[in-house]
Amino acid sequence: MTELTAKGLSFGYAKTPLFSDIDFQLHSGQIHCILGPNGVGKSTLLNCLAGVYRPTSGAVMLDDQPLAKVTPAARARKIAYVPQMSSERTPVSFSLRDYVLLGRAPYLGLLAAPSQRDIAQADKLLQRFGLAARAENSYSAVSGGQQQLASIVRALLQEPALIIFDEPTSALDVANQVRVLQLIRQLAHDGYGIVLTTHDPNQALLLNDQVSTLAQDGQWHSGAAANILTSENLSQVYQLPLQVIELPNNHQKTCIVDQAAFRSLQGD
Ligand SMILES: Nc1ncnc2c1ncn2[C@@H]1O[C@H](COP(=O)(O)OP(=O)(O)OP(=O)(O)O)[C@@H](O)[C@H]1O
Repeated sequence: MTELTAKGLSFGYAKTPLFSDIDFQLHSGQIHCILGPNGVGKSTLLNCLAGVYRPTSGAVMLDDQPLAKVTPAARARKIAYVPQMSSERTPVSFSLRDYVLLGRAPYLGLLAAPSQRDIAQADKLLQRFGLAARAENSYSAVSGGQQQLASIVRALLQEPALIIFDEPTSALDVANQVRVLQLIRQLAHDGYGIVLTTHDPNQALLLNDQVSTLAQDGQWHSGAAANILTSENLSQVYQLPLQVIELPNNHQKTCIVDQAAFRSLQGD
């Protein structure tokens, strides 16, 4: 069992704090979704949880060790971080296969090359994500969605205990979004701990595990999906009339924009 915890976490790029006094918990087998409006600090928080940024105050612990004291290589064997996709195309000369094999770096010596087993595992995962035909293509020459799937393959090849995903479905069509959500469910079932940010409350409703919301006023609410994904809390977080309703046929919950309120927002 691996555990990532944060207590009293605060961070600010300048003097004004972006968020303050956040408590967070993730353990093996758990899925933790973080929701909140654009620019509220979700990616920044993930960077603190991944050990990329040092919090202004508070501490992040990986099991019983302060994360800041864990070496980058040891950290990479425990935590994989899949950052947000950038819309800019950075030219990369690697093939897609070589790109995903970077996930093996924490296990290789300085000048060592990936083993045949690593390459076979990479090809198996590329196949699983429908990328096998692109394995030899340059990473820069595949679509944004394919790059996003490749970054997930790279994280899996890292064989971590915990995976931090920043908007893992942002560039994906609806079928691939669902595939990634299913994969996240499967990974949690296999024992990985997963934290992800998403802009879609319905993804958090589907995953139905732990949820946190960060609002513009800095309010942080954390708990089981059913307690956090309420009409009241989501409307407050997004400053928009949202309703969480239960579908009559299968009791599945879904989040909708209240239509009457939507019309009144338009001034009809
Ligand atoms: N390196 C940086 N230096 C200064 N300010 C930054 C930096 N990175 C982000 N910010 C600012 O911090 C705030 C939070 O950014 P962050 O990317 O964490 O938000 P977010 O909730 O992930 O947003 P989104 O949902 O739009 O991705 C924003 O106002 C952003 O402009």
